[in-house]
Amino acid sequence: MATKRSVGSLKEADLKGKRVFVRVDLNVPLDDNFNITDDTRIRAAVPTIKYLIGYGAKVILSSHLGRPKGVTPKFSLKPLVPRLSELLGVEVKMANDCIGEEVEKLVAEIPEGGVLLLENVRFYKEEEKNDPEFAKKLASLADLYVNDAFGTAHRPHASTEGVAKYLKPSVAGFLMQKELDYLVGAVANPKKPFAAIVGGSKVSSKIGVIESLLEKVNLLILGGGMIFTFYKAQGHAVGSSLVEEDKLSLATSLMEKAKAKGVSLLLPSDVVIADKFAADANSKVVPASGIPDGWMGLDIGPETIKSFGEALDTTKTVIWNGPMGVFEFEKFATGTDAIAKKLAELSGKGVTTIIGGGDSVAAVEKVGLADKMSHISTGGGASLELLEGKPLPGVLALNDA
Ligand SMILES: Nc1ncnc2c1ncn2[C@@H]1O[C@H](COP(=O)(O)OP(=O)(O)O)[C@@H](O)[C@H]1O
Ligand SMILES: O=C(OP(=O)(O)O)[C@H](O)COP(=O)(O)O
Repeated sequence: MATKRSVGSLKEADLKGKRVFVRVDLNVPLDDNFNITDDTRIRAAVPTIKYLIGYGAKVILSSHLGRPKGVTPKFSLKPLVPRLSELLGVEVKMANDCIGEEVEKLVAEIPEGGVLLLENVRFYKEEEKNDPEFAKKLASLADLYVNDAFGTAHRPHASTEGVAKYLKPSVAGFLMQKELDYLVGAVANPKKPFAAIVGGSKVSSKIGVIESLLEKVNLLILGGGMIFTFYKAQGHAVGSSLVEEDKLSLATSLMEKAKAKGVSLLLPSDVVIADKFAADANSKVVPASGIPDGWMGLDIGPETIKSFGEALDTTKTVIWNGPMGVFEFEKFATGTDAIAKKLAELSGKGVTTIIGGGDSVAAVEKVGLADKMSHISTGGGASLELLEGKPLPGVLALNDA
């Protein structure tokens, strides 16, 4: 594994009265009324924050939410404050920004054991550009840096990577360390047959991962929004389904590579299509090769659920990232629910089952099966990149132990 497993530890840092910049991944799903639909990532961030509070640190929390382009109120972190306060047992203060004079004033007012949540760091385009000046501004707020945002560790951004250059020590939080300990161990020497299930909607960032996965897995199952780029590459009509036009030739070469390597690459044979992207859309099941104009694929079909289940029955390790369909709409949750149930069943038979990603974990939580899985990871893309053997920039930037 190229990524570091052991990084400077939080326990070694001298904390009392210190301002600690803690990057967490609080990118949780919210419904239209800004209710948190799955708080896994908030709960996962709690042990590190509580530890810092307990040692009298002044905690500055930083996170992104979604993928805003500039300041976008619907991506504010404000709706998270009540749940965060409740879980931490302290009243979390919220800043309206993540840098600047107002924030500096609020930081100066944090008491020992107090917590200030900064506003969405992606409201600044400099965050994703890893702009050094922006990273310096973030760093100037604190004395030391803790990165506990495993879910964002594959992004070389200012708050996940750049800031570590200007704050020493910079160490991993407990969640980061726990994820690395489990995932590096589980995927370095997986019990075989080893399967990966990849779905969801982040096609462009995950389709590239597939190439490396073909080197590692015996079985690769594709679902979710990922599949239509492959269908289109095969010459099928995909209606108005999610497609990445510039990835068509990559999809073709991935299918050829799977064949050449003897990796079984499974695409759904049938899909549930909808006449609009809505919970109350009209829907029907069609063969994957027959999506009519004006319709979009929003779930895998019943024949596919059966064949995917049979293929998974042969495995010893399964890693799953990305829902099989738009599970937020009950009508299109069947495929995702079925895969969750299948993995829970396999866990019971001794198969190692790893679920990664904000929405994938939310989907498994929704059907009450999270505690049946071997490992619930707060990172989807991050766990896949770790599996590829890629170094995670957010981990590499930290001080050595
Ligand atoms: N066929 C599809 N078309 C459009 N979106 C889809 C489709 N299938 C799944 N999705 C969406 O993918 C999203 C999750 O994708 P992603 O962020 O990649 O997963 P994760 O957060 O688990 O890493 C969900 O919001 C789900 O509605
Ligand atoms: O939700 C996340 O990743 P995931 O969907 O791969 O689990 C992380 O918060 C990273 O978000 P990003 O993919 O917008 O950089």
